[in-house]
Formats: sequence, structure tokens, C-alpha cells
Amino acid sequence: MPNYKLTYFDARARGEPARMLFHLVGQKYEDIRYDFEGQEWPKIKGDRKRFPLGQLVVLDVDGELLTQSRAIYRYIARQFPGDYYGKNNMECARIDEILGIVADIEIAITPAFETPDATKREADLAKCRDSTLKPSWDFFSESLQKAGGKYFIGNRLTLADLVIFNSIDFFLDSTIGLKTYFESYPNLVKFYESFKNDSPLTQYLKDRKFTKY
Ligand SMILES: N[C@@H](CCC(=O)N[C@@H](CS)C(=O)NCC(=O)O)C(=O)O
Repeated sequence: MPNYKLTYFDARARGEPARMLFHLVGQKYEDIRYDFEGQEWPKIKGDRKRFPLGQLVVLDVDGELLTQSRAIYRYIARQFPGDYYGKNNMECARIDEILGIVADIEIAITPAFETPDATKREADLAKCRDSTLKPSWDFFSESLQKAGGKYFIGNRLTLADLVIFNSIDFFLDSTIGLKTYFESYPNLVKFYESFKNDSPLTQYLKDRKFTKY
């Protein structure tokens, strides 16, 4: 069995679905975390032998480094039993579709997180909500309804549920106030609550280290 080391910041964000997957499949891994705002990361990020793109997430599999959060999720989900990356080509494609939407949301929300200017943040947030979050959450809501209301793909827990939960969780816990807007999607709220309180990850979610994002 390979030795796995997952490196990310001390945050959920793009690193957390990989941690959730390792937990789900029962695989031990080293959970290495840097302080995003600390002194160390800027000094070491240029070391291309450890951080091939100068960014995180990085997964080290017996010394072979894998970058790009989605590649890492797919790798873990394919590597272990459980069909978390789908049972057939169409399920995989549907999961990819959701991974792509969540990636687009992350890119669209970044300016609002990065600006220290409160007025600009509100404007960036409103733009992101209308141009990206609304069509994405509409799509998720309709997809969930079509799929029976509990899981997004194949009537069982998959990588799609993990990344959607993690994305919603990020917005609900973040300082950017989207809770009320999210509540206008009752079936997504139900999915979120059920994933949190009644899923194979419930205990993990209770025990995991609290981080702001
Ligand atoms: N497409 C990449 C994006 C990676 C990325 O933007 N990582 C951010 C954290 S979420 C990062 O490393 N930021 C610190 C830096 O660029 O110095 C992925 O999905 O892994």
C-alpha cells in the first residue's frame, strides 16, 4: 500500500474533499497543513521539487507528486473501492460536470475574498452570486430533485456529493453572508443537513479540526 501525504493549507476549501475521501475509504494519510497567512509558505512555495506549481493542493504518493485538486480527488476515488467516481462513463461525466461547476464557483468568488475593501467586496459578491452562484445552485437544485433528493448521482454517495457539500459549507461558514440566499433552495438545505447529520461522514465532520474556511 503506498504512503500518502496530502499537503494543503490549514483550511477546508480545495483540500477538504481529498481528506473526506481518505476518511471514507479508510486510508491513513499524512495531513500536512501550512498557515495561509503565515511566514513559511511564501518562503517555500518556490521549491518546485516539493510544490511543482507553487500552489496547493499537493498529494505525494510514495514520492510521486500530484497537483490540481480535481485530479487528486479523482485519483483517490478511483484508487479505492466504493465507486465514488461513478460506476459508468455517464456517472463519471456527471461527476466531472459538478467538479467543473464547483471549480468555476471557486474562481468567481476569489475576488470577493481577496479584497480588503468592504464596498468592493459587496459588489464582487453580488456579481458572483448573480452570474455564477445562481445558475450553479439552480442547476444543483434541479439535478438533486431529478435524482430523488438525497444524492446527486446514482442514488448513492459519490464524489459529487462531497464537493457540493464542501462548496456549500464554505459559503455558509465564510464571512461573506450567503446563508439567507442559500435558504431559498430548500432541497439543497435538506441535502446539506442530511450530509452533515446522517451520512458516513457525520462523525468525521464532528471530529475534524475547525478552520475558518
Ligand atoms: N487549480 C488549482 C488551484 C490551486 C490554488 O489556487 N491553490 C491556492 C489555494 S486554494 C494556493 O495555493 N494559493 C497560495 C499561493 O498561490 O501562494 C487546484 O485546483 O488545485
